Amino acid sequence: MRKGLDLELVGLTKRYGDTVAVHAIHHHFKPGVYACLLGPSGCGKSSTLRMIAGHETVSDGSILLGGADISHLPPAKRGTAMMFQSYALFPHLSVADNVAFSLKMKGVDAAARRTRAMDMLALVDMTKYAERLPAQLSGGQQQRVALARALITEPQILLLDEPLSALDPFLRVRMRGELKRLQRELGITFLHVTHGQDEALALADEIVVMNNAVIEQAGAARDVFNAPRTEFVARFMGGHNVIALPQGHFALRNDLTRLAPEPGARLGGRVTSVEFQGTHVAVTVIATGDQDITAFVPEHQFYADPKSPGDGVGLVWDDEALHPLSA
Ligand SMILES: Nc1ncnc2c1ncn2[C@@H]1O[C@H](COP(=O)(O)OP(=O)(O)OP(=O)(O)O)[C@@H](O)[C@H]1O
Repeated sequence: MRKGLDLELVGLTKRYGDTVAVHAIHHHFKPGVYACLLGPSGCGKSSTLRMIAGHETVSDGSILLGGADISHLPPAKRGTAMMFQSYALFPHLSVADNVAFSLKMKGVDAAARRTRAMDMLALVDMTKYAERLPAQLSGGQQQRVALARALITEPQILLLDEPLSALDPFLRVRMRGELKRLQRELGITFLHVTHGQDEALALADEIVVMNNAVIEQAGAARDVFNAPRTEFVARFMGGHNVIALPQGHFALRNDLTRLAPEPGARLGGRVTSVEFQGTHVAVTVIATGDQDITAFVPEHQFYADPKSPGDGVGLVWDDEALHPLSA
């Protein structure tokens, strides 16, 4: 596969009548990155993806691929391919014919498209299902076919809209490993829309968090998780407390929040709930200023000194664990 084009969104905007779904976003995706567009329902993720794919018109701004403006090209001429949530396979065509379909449209001869389709099916480990119809496949298998069908066009950018949402939790974890492997092997850019934080953290080199039609924060998965810049990102990524202190609002990871005796603690409070979560126990405390703060206590530590709802406790943390929030 070819590889290596930058994708740039420049003031990209989508309006549907009075609704602004995407508001003048700017972003530069480096070639060969696995990026996740993450955000709550309605924040504009799918509209962004569909504009890049060419399935939705651009209201304002532009999309550059390798410096060339592709904003107004038809989908098949952009160097992008989209894998849809519903897979959208043709029910009356065999797996191999589904995969070969776009080559047929381009006028590639039957033998050549069969060879390419079989290459793609080998890539997604579906060779032995080539002659089946989509209805004779499991959800995970249909998803592999949809992937093969998108990849046969040799896109620079593969766009995936909630690609794992139709799968059961077990298969979802397996398929996300497959997606990551494929992306690494092909070396092309994957742009994956999800509203699952876990999915984004597991897959993405880069996470772009959207909220209310704008990009709220973008960066390496680890940086976005460890240093959320806004209260929204801290709460949406999960795993954090948002703490109000006299100096301002801060994000503090649950696993870096510790219980301590009340005298000398940074905040005092009362335990409101205790949840065993396997490797740790989540202890929620209603603390000074009426704020709910959750500490993840390693399970062996918790059971050495167990707490119950109603117990008075102190909360402590190291200064470097606090990340100031701008909003
Ligand atoms: N075809 C349309 N016509 C009118 N409004 C639309 C259309 N498509 C999306 N919208 C609106 O634009 C906003 C962004 O929608 P979009 O589908 O991009 O969000 P999303 O983040 O992908 O959400 P979800 O996770 O629920 O798919 C929403 O307010 C939505 O109602």
